[in-house]
Amino acid sequence: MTVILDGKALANKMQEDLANEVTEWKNKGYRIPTLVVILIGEDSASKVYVKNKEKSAQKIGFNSIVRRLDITIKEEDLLSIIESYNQDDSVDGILVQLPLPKHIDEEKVLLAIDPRKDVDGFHPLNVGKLFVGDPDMHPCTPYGIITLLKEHNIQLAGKKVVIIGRSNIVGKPLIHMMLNEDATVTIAHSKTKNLKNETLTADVLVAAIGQAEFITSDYVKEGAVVVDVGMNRNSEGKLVGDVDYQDVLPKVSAITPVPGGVGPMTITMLMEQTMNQGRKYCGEEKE
Ligand SMILES: NC(=O)C1=CN([C@@H]2O[C@H](COP(=O)(O)OP(=O)(O)OC[C@H]3O[C@@H](n4cnc5c(N)ncnc54)[C@H](OP(=O)(O)O)[C@@H]3O)[C@@H](O)[C@H]2O)C=CC1
Ligand SMILES: Nc1nc(=O)c2c([nH]1)NC[C@@H]1CN(c3ccc(C(=O)N[C@@H](CCC(=O)O)C(=O)O)cc3)C=[N+]21
Repeated sequence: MTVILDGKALANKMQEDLANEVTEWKNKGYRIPTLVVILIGEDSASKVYVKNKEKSAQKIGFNSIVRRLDITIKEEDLLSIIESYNQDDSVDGILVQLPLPKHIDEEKVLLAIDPRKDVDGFHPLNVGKLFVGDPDMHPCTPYGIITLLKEHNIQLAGKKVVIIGRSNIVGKPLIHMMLNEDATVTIAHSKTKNLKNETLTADVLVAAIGQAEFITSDYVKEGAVVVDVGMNRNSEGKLVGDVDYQDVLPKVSAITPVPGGVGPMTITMLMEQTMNQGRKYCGEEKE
């Protein structure tokens, strides 16, 4: 029987635990963690993600600040806004929603965020720490994937993991997290020759491609675990993943649905990492 890796259920459970911890802090008179999300422009997909993040932050009881900036904002003005949040001791986490408008240099922006407040795990220092196997902040989507697989006792040590997609926010950091779990990792992308040859060897197949229902059952080994990171709209405007869920379902041992799989876990890991910062700093004024 196929196991549905229900990210929504685990996300709800983890967020409830966080909410209880925040309630305890409130009772103790501690400062409450604050997450700042910076959203530039009017991209509708980005707005949906930001809205979901805000909803979760409010449910948990965090202070949630969404700073909406005009798409024409100058790079230097964005950098100085980030710096003001770096300096603000009441701010625990800062996230700048990606992608950025073309006139803004992403690398400069990610470098500007105080690495201790980089709850998205994208600052080069945090990327480097993950690379050498000593992670501090994790990129949330791959972290959510690993957390969901562990919750379901899916073994990674010694397993063959194939990741399709080499973005800085999903595919590349996931290589290192899978290596840290002792998996054998292959990463495929648009220049990979004969993609099926690779995917058919996967015990765990991760699709982070950005193409609606691209992965059909002929890409998948019998009994594999399939993780679908994709967030696409199909021709009817419905949210679908990179995997053709119905086609693949009978063949796999476990699979993440879209929606309700990786997405809610991404948001939960962001909350968890914000809480971690709070665990370091929120109680200190009372001591
Ligand atoms: N659920 C969640 O929390 C999140 C979901 N997403 C979703 O995940 C998907 C991927 O996003 P993201 O990681 O940002 O990736 P990008 O959109 O930045 O890149 C897509 C990757 O897929 C590869 N690719 C594209 N077409 C093919 C193909 N035909 N065969 C093999 N590889 C291909 C590209 O290769 P190349 O490098 O050669 O161009 C690239 O590496 C999107 O649908 C996005 O919306 C993203 C982040 C979080
Ligand atoms: N700095 C930065 N950090 C990110 O983590 C980041 C980003 N930029 N840019 C965009 C991508 C995409 N992403 C998603 C997060 C949650 C859902 C999510 O909540 N999905 C829900 C459903 C959404 C719905 O139905 O509205 C689900 O899959 O069930 C989706 C996508 C984070 N990203």
